[in-house]
Amino acid sequence: MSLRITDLCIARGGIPVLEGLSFELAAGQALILRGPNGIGKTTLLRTVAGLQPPVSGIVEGGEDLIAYAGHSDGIKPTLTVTENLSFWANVFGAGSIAPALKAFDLETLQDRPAGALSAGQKRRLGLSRLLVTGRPIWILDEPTVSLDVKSVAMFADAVRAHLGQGGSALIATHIDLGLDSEVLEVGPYKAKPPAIEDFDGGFL
Ligand SMILES: Nc1ncnc2c1ncn2[C@@H]1O[C@H](COP(=O)(O)OP(=O)(O)OP(=O)(O)O)[C@@H](O)[C@H]1O
Repeated sequence: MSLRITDLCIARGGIPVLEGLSFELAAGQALILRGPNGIGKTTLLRTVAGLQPPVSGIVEGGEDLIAYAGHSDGIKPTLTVTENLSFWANVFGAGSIAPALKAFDLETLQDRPAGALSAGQKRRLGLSRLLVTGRPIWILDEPTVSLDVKSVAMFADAVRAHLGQGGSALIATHIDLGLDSEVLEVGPYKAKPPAIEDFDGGFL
């Protein structure tokens, strides 16, 4: 199981943001994406996860294997923590939610409606969902937003365990997670501005 990206060009709002990207993500490997705000990390992750098409290039190996955690937690506020996780466990055909509750220290909060959690607790719930997907490739966009130091360590442990079981992770983050991972700086892949004669075409 490996994800292969070849000569990828990606766009947001019809304007190319990154181009010429090629990399591979193998089983057991974490790859950290770095680059300044607005360079295109979210756009890259969305494209690799199949949420938007590339302008050109190839994304191979991710079909039905990817679990994506973006900026929005996507939790259901009127359902309890347990009900949220059980819902997703049913969607993905997973078994017990107990390991996910334990890994993200949610056991004492399990009967609380998710809408009544703090921002960091909501984020922990959103991330715990990764464990009930059973999917091997995690694509994570700024996963540590709102997390305190202890929760960041908890998250890093969950990623380490996932890698140890042969999973992989592609993570956009500005912080050091302490993982044994490679780093891909995306800045050098910034797309050249469209030629002036193509400018109007970008809006059509
Ligand atoms: N819906 C949109 N329509 C048009 N342009 C957009 C849209 N969303 C984002 N952009 C632009 O696309 C570019 C890439 O944005 P993206 O969110 O991928 O960057 P990023 O590297 O993830 O940034 P950050 O580190 O701030 O999260 C930015 O210049 C941004 O302003």
